[in-house]
Amino acid sequence: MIEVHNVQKSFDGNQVLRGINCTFETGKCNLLLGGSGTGKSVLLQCIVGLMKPDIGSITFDGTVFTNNKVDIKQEIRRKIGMLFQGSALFDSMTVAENVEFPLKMLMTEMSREERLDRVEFCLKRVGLENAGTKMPSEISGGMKKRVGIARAIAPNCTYLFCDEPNSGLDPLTSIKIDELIHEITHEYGITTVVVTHDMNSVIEIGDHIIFLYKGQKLWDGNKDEILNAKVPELKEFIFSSSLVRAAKKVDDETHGGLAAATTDEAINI
Ligand SMILES: Nc1ncnc2c1ncn2[C@@H]1O[C@H](COP(=O)(O)OP(=O)(O)OP(=O)(O)O)[C@@H](O)[C@H]1O
Repeated sequence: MIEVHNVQKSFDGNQVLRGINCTFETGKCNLLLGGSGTGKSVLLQCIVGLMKPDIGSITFDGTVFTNNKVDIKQEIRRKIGMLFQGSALFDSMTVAENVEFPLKMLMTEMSREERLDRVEFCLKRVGLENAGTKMPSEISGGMKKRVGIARAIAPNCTYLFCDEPNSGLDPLTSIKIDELIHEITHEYGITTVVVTHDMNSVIEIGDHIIFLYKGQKLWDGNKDEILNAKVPELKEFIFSSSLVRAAKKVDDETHGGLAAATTDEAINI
């Protein structure tokens, strides 16, 4: 579990995070939801240590991260996997080399053979067993996200952070990437934090949702509770969002047709 205590952050007098208190639960897809500029990315960066909060603290499974000793922070960082917006693959490396990279950096005790086995396992897990020799420029946006996920989980991460995993993807590919993140979270019991403003992701994978508005947490709950939430800002956010996937879900449950039609296409994403 990751615990965020009273995190505050300002830039030149502009208070972006106004005392955030929240928890990200183990074995769940925790969504940081909110409109543009509400502070989701800043909070994510504070949690993973890319940015320092002005006030407040972050705790990973009981160990305080903020202002702790360098070696303790490094130990926590080793357990963090990141899927960056835009995937952030190394263009000069093959897909397999990209996935091997964090193993070389973080798991120096591994032999080359063990590394290659792990790369093969991770690529297979994300459905890219035949793509290892390809260059990033040769694969689609959805495949890049899959490589990014394989790279994030390669060192056996305990915490997985995904910054807008659906950005730049079409709706069907977005569904498949969401499903993959959800499956991996539950399969390995990791603590996943997904930054999103996509209500479709909420309906699909929102085990635990934290709604941010103007740097404050206004609501948290799960995907079954969110549609009945009484917070006006959240209601406005929901109803101004596209509910394509909610409609799909209703269609699946009532007719069973649309899901069947899309599943076969997934393999090419
Ligand atoms: N390094 C920085 N320096 C100054 N201001 C910043 C910095 N990073 C973020 N901000 C400001 O903080 C506010 C929140 O930004 P943030 O990126 O966290 O929003 P967000 O909720 O992730 O939005 P989006 O969904 O559009 O990415 C914005 O007003 C942004 O301009």
